[in-house]
Amino acid sequence: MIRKFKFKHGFRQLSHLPRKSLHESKEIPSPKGLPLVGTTLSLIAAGSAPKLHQYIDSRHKELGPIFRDKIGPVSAIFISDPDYMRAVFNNEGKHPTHVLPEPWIVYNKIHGCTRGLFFMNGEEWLETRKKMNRFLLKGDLKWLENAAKTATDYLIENISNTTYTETSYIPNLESILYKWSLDVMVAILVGAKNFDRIQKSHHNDLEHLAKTVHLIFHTTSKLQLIPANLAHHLGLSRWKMFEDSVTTALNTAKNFVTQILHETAEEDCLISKMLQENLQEDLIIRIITDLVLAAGDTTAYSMEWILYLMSKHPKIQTQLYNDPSNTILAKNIVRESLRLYPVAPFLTRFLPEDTNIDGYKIPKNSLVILSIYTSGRDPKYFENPAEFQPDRWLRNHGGNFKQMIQATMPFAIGARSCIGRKIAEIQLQLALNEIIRKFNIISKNEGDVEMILKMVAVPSKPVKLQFRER
Ligand code: HEM
Repeated sequence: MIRKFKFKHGFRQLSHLPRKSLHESKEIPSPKGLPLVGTTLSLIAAGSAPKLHQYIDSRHKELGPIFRDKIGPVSAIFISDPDYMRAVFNNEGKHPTHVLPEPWIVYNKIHGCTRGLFFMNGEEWLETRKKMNRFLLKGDLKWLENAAKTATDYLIENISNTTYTETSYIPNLESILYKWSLDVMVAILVGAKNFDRIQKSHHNDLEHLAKTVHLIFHTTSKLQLIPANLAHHLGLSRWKMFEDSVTTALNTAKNFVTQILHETAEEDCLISKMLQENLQEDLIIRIITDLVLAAGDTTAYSMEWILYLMSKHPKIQTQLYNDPSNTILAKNIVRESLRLYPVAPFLTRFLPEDTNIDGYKIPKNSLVILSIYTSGRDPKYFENPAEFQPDRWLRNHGGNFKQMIQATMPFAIGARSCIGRKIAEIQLQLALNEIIRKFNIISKNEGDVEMILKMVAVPSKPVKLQFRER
């Protein structure tokens, strides 16, 4: 079967080619590496796993928008051309599959854990996903906005509680943002009207849950440099710490969700919607527990990057403060932050069939990694790509808007893209507006803060901010 796929310079062939034509495909470039370890040593020289995005970026600059690399035991095809990336999503099949973090696979296996959407596959995933799409991505989402607003009021209160000297900064920004991201999820689960009550009656559970979700992030990132299976078999303390943190977080989340499951009837909230759909209780608990975990790092760190960028751009703060009804500006600030600092800088797919992308043969089941850190900073699509310029996203600004969108995709696209996208966009824009309305954000970092990878894209050192009440 041969498919036509529209590329920016007209139609190029994208196909599941018959054997003969696959022979004629272009060779995918590859860096020179050693037989067993591939190019692992080059990655180590470039700064190891925390700098993987920069290492891959430099490979793209050397080898082009598609290359094959073997890093340790992992062999993958890396892609940074937006059209090629779209072609990958168009060929991901009915049940797209992605890479699951190894520590989680090992944990789920040892503990016989069945998990939520991110870990599901096949028909079970598709059926569940269709239902969740209806709740979280389609129709009138005003209820999500109301929930996010109620929870964000607590964030503002938390931020207000710090007083500063000339040189001091908010000491626990990351924890405050984790708590906020959990609060938003809880408000979505139980509804804006119920949130205050649940927040008070389950105060300790929620504080504990926010801390354990945050802890998982640290214990997972400690397993970044050693295969989790090996760490488990050797009984390393870093495995034990990871295992304990996950067990505590899963149990705390499950207990909490089980308790609130029937406290919220008749409300416009996620739990009621799921119960009305006759989803089994244990499935509801599985899905919600994983939503809470997935929301933690992603929105907390995205918000941290937004606040950092705002602190470095006081003029943009003033622009937003002077025109609070300018929803386009808030949207573009969030978009531009996610372009520069995508919390998930690599997207992954295993393609179910042999696929031909612009003459390159991608064999069935090979791991394809989309380098959105590189595409989002490609000068072909973004003038002065390292600069933070929210206005570049204005339709009349002169950029090729469609290509810019395709080069960014922080939430991925297609059937398996982020189910929390709307939630994230709503809460990030809302919190940005509310914070700027109330505070001046002042940077206390000397020099720039770099992005490093610790499972997700995080700041290389603490982001030091003062929030001065206006
Ligand atoms: C700025 C914030 C966020 C970013 C950048 C982000 C990014 C992503 C990306 C790139 C994927 C796709 C993974 C793939 O294609 O294989 C994904 C999947 C997912 N995200 Fe998010 N996410 C964010 C916030 C959230 C939130 C708030 C939630 C929960 C409400 C959430 C829940 C999920 C889940 C459950 C999946 C798996 C979906 C599936 O496999 O069907 N995410 N996210």
